[in-house]
Amino acid sequence: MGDVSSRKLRVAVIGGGLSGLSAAYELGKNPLLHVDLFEKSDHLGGIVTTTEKDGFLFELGPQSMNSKHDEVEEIIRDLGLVSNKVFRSGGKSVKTLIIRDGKPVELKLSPSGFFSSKLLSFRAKLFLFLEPFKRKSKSTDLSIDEFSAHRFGRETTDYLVDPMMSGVNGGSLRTLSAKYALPTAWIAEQTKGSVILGMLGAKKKHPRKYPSKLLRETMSFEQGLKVLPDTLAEKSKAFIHKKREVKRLCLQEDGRWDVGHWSPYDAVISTAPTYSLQQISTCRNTRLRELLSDLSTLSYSAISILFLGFKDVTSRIPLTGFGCLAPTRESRSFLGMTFTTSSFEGRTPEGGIGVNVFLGGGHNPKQARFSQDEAVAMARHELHELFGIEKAPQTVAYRQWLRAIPQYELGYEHYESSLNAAEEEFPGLFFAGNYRDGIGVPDAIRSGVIAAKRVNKFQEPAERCTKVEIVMFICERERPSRCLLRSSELWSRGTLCLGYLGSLSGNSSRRILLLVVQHILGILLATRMLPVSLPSALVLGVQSLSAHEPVWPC
Ligand SMILES: C=Cc1c2[nH]c(c1C)Cc1[nH]c(c(CCC(=O)O)c1C)Cc1[nH]c(c(C)c1CCC(=O)O)Cc1[nH]c(c(C)c1C=C)C2
Repeated sequence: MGDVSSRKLRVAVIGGGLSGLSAAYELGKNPLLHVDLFEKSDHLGGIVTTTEKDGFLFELGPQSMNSKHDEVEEIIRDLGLVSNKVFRSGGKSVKTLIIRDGKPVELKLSPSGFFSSKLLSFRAKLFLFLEPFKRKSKSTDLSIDEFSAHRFGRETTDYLVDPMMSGVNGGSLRTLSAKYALPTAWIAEQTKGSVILGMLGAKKKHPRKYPSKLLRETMSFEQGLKVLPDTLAEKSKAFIHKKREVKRLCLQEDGRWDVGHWSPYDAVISTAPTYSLQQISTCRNTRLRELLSDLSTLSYSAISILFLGFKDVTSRIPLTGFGCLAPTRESRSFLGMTFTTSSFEGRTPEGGIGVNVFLGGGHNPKQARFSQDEAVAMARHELHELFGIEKAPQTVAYRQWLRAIPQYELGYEHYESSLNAAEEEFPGLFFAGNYRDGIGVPDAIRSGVIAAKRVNKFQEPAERCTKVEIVMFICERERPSRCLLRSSELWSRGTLCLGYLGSLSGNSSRRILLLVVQHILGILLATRMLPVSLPSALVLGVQSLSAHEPVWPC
């Protein structure tokens, strides 16, 4: 490998969805890096599919987003998109219809609206008052079905939790993990002994992250969500290569990565969906093969989206509010519907109405395989039965996503461990995407930005290493293995490094004492790892201590 200090470090980003584009955009800001993004298709933005037809503007993928993460706000500001933002029409109303006994029943997400709603019986509401007195679960994980039935009762689980989860990840409550798919509720129960009390407390602290607030602040851009991937690509300093599939991920002896395009890379961020990792060759690296194959078994829900545009429509009840959800118990042939009347203004021709119908999900994956004609016939039947709509739609569009949303099911912990193991055992390899830390649009963006920041940090020591020649770095106590890997990797790059284990905590005298111990420890370690004699290592250690030499967290 050549002299790292004389050339830009090379980073490859695999996948041109929102995570990949956000990662590449963030990395592009670092002038010390050369960044290439590889997207196998001709389309950027992953499942973001804003469509314009007959005067309607609609989404056949994610419908909207919110600013629950600071990284998302920052990127929107950075891209100059603040004035382009649009918020859900319908003001503060977050009315949602849920089907019960064959009829749409209104649910309001405000506490008073919720208790006056006819969706749940008096008994079910009373059961909710008892939730704070329910014993805390001792299990390390539970299905949402078990967790919710225990805490809230069967009726609330079937008519509130089930449809709400369908409207977020389209999964089955029996297999989804409470710990990973409903982390806020799980943490509230584990820490406060009650989901309701814990969430009320947390809501005060972080009001931006709570469902009623999020729904109220649901946003998009004037020309739809596609503005985001388009602007990320346009303003990115990374080189974006469409129609270039990465078919290999091979770690070379010099610690760099061959991805099958141009010369090797110092770091790689994979944002490809996990199921596609099975097809990537690792060039006889059996451990990496094992980890990628393992990740590729993560399941995804199948969801199709049908758009029906009506020039004018007569409905039994006004099609206002967020939309309508179908609980599994009701055995309908769709998961949910959203209405353009209360999505974003200016997306429907005067007097018209657009309905997005979601099909499939954990309980009914076969519905996602309906042909367009089957889907239209089914949707017209449902619209007639539920809302009395007889007219035929003038505009129809349909998109199937047979692997739409990753499912954080029971056993997800195993995937989390595989992701961490791959990153720890293979320095320079990073993963980002909606299969990690959340499934929504804002989660995907944040995941990409975080991976980019980690790459920036990862590159730093290598850069300085060549200049200082002898590098000492102290690692956080929790990640000693990573520290050792880092030092051996730097050594393989031709740089003399001493690895240290230790902590930076404590007051200054304790810290100095700790540093002395760490130096002795480090010297012992280093002499075993590197061909440095004990006396010279000792001298280096003492020099480093007196100069308060670089302290680089891993
Ligand atoms: C009926 C099917 C679906 C609808 N939307 C989705 C499905 C599967 C997908 C989806 N919805 C939301 C997210 C983002 C989650 C995130 O963490 O950002 C995803 C991937 C948002 C959402 N949708 C509803 C709720 C309560 C939320 C959570 C609030 C938020 O995070 O913004 C309700 C809802 N979704 C759909 C309908 C018809 C509906 C209610 C009427 C469609």
